[in-house]
Amino acid sequence: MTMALRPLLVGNWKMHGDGRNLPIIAAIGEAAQRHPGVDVALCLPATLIDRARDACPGLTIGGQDCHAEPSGAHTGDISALMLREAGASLVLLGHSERRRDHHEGDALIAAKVRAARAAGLDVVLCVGETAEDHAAGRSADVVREQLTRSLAGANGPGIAIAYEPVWAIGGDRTPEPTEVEMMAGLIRDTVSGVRILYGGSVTPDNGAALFEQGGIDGFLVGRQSLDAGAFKAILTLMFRQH
Ligand SMILES: O=C(CO)COP(=O)(O)O
Repeated sequence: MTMALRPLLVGNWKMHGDGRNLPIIAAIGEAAQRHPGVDVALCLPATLIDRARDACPGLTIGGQDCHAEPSGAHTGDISALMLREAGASLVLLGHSERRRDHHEGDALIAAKVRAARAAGLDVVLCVGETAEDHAAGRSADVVREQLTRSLAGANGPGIAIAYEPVWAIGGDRTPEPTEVEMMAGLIRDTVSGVRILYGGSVTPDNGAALFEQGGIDGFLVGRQSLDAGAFKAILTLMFRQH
């Protein structure tokens, strides 16, 4: 039997946003308060975390990466403890843009997951196949391997898994809801007690079918999380269906 988990909506601002965007964060925080049945989080640039926390005490604030060590000679990096101290309570790890831009592999991501959990942060671990793997029918194998290697046994309510097919990020293509449902089933069979999100070109228009038929607990949203109206519309459709 599958236990119903609370829906979770996470926005990922990537390398966007500055102090002028605090009103967007505040509007999302207010919407989150009006929808108490859904957990809402925003993963912000590190420079905005403490101001966002002060402006919206009810909103979960996350970082977008952390180092595997608690401190040290690592110029330009940020530790899980630093994120926590700034006001984050969760962190995205293993995003495909980190894997691509910073050559992060599963072993490093597993070390980051351990560091984040040790610092008391919840983790949203991102997994997903490339266009090439998708075309070759290797999606399930790739995702299973990423999960096993980058989680290294971590599971339970402090972990969420975001299935983000690389080919669906930043464009306008998404998998069919049935394809998402299949991957969600695979993730559920591989890791126990975690919430499963779908990410990649989620909009208010395609969100309803993905949420209703995708077998998921929520979304990881990029571009549409920078638009308070669009993000609220996604939140509303999750609330209605819950
Ligand atoms: O990478 C993503 C979220 O982490 C998805 O980004 P988009 O929603 O902009 O496609």
